[in-house]
Amino acid sequence: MYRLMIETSFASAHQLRGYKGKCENLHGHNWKVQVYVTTEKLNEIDIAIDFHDLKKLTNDIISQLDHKFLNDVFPFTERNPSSENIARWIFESLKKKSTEYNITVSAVTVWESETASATYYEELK
Ligand SMILES: Nc1nc2c(c(=O)[nH]1)N=C([C@H](O)[C@H](O)COP(=O)(O)OP(=O)(O)OP(=O)(O)O)CN2
Ligand SMILES: [Zn+2]
Repeated sequence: MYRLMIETSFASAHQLRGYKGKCENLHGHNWKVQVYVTTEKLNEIDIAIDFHDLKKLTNDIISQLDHKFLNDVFPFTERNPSSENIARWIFESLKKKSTEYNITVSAVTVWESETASATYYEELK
């Protein structure tokens, strides 16, 4: 198996509804996003997916979050814009957008600071 990773970032504001502490207040992060994909087979030029294509797919998704107040962006109007939920939303969006490629989205990690991250992945059946 091959596993590839690309990294990108976005900046946005959020507030965690119901959080008992300062994170309930409006504040911002420079979020770092790492996307992991796997494949068993390489294509005719021996790559799984062009890193440029994977970055573009990811950036098209996170452009919906960049420089936004996340609590106003669906589905974070209904679910808290925690690192966990942001990672899951990017994972699920990327899974839908990458069907034409011979890859499996295996995990998305979202860093909200240098020392704190959340990863969403699905167990393989
Ligand atoms: N499991 C999660 N815990 C927390 C999340 C989250 O998304 N998932 N989010 C937050 C807040 O977004 C908050 O902004 C985090 O800020 P804070 O804890 O203050 O971060 P610091 O870097 O300032 O924390 P230090 O502990 O001082 O490093 C909170 N928790
Ligand atoms: Zn925060």
